[in-house]
Amino acid sequence: MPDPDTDQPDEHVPSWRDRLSAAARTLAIIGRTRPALTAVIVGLTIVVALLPPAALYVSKLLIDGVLLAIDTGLEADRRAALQLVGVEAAILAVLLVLRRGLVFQKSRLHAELGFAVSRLILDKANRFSLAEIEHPKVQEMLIHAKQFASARPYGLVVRGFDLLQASVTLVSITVLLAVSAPWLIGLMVLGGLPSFIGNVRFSGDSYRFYTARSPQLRERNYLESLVTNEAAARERLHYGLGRPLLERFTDLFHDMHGGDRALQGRQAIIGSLLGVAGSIIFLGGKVWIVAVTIAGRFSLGQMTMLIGLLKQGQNAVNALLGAVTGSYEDVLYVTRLFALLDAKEGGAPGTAVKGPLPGDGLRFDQVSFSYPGAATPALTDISFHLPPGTRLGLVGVNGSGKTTLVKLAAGLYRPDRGQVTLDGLDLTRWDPVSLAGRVGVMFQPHVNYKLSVRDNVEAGTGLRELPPEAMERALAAAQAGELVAGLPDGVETRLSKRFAEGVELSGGQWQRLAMARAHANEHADILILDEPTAALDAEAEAAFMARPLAPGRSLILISHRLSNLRTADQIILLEGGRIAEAGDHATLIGQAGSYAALFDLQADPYRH
Ligand SMILES: Nc1ncnc2c1ncn2[C@@H]1O[C@H](COP(=O)(O)OP(=O)(O)OP(=O)(O)O)[C@@H](O)[C@H]1O
Repeated sequence: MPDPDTDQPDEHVPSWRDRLSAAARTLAIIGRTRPALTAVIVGLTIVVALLPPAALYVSKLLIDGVLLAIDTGLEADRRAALQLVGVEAAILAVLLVLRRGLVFQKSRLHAELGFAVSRLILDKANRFSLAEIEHPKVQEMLIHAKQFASARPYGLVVRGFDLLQASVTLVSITVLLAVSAPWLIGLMVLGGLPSFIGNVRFSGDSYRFYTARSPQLRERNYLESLVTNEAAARERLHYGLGRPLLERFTDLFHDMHGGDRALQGRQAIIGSLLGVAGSIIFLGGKVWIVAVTIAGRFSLGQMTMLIGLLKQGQNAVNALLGAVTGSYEDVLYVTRLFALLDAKEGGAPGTAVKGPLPGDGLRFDQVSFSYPGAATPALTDISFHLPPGTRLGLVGVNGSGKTTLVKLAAGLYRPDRGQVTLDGLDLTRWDPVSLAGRVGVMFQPHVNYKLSVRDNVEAGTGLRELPPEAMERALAAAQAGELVAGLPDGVETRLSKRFAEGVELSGGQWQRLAMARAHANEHADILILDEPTAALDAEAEAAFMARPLAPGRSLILISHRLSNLRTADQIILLEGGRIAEAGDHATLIGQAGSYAALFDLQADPYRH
């Protein structure tokens, strides 16, 4: 996991080794994704690269042929010249068709590569543990990778094709030039150098600039989502947050892009000066060709071909150097993608499907846990045992560590010290799917899946389809049967107003579905409900706690309504992440400590 102490934007420019490896790995992804399509594009690129110089050569033959036909007046020469017109037209027509085909094939590759890279990113995100994915550095890497997912790796590949095309064109131009004016080859290279130097100089700047401001970029994205996102709309409208948020967004934009503008301005001025220098060099070559032709050393056909070759050569040199500098920049960004893919993930998941002490239930043994970078531990020395068939009530003020304990009990965090076991086996050694099958959790806050009711419930079994009776039982356990029966398509109803046909639910109704999700896996023998108070009204919660547990089942309930915990076999009161008091209701009342005081406070209004 990244080091929280070095949680700074990563501004260093990657080494050449990293860049070469990133380029090679991008090519490997392409090779794996669509090898045949890539081969077709490479073939088309080579042909498209050869045709323009070929057309120029034919036009040279044509001009010389026309002059010859004028000179001799022979019918054969006239026909030969006309045939050359046909050959040139055919070459240009084929070129046109192949160029179109190339664009089409490249757009297919773009879509395929974008998809392949997105899959790699999502696959990686799936493998991070909760602690890892919550880390700001991992979040930053994910945002970067998603942002560049389709554009940069594809950009790099297209630069590769451009490089190939420009090289093939240059080689054929070089062959043609070598015959009549070899020194023009050197001039071509020299003419492209000024722009190349400028591009190389600036591409590292843009990258450094971009990575240095990634925290602002994240904040800007977040502000944007606050203005557009429907979940935040109520508060935004009521408190009049729209304008101030927009102003912050604007300030941030100006902060970030003030630097951008200066950089782009510098790039534009220096870039155009270097471009003019290159053009002057090419112009010098053209002047020489014209002068030599006037002196009688070149034919008119040769002059036309050489000027054309010089022009094509200039374009090809610019394309080649542009591809080199473009790929230099693309590869800098692509290294970020591979930094994410190479980021270390928590150790290999466990494989055990049962523990050595079946029926032992859940145990916390001197467990301590700190969030990365936190000054104080969220939990310290927590020990308790939850045998099957028992209920545990967890209470404590906000921030006392209740939810953190739930996440440890579900195996989502690893303790720093001590261990959490199920049936005598450390949770880290359990196969995650088997563990999830044993522990049903209603998290706080829970997710409102903007999918169907069915998906919301079946999410509790890893989206495996539930038989209708099991679905009914899960909904009934969450008192959501009536709610779902009243929806237009029952369990198939699409939820959330985000979709035209979607139905919106109230906060409490969403919570009932989260509760049904916790009950979806009927084989789970430990049920953890983190503050289900909106899903269950006071009476329902009391009834739920009073109901006998199914054989072998146990329950952890976090509630601020202490009266409902009276029937719990044990109650733990957390204070600052430590167990301050533990025992059953009668014992804790007898101790006359914090629990008893809190209980009194809650009971008082009714007593009076
Ligand atoms: N993802 C996190 N990263 C860092 N610190 C966290 C994280 N979640 C919680 N904390 C910190 O851990 C401590 C315990 O939080 P926890 O959510 O477990 O409390 P809680 O008892 O469930 O509170 P509440 O009753 O408000 O839900 C708090 O100080 C909180 O700031």
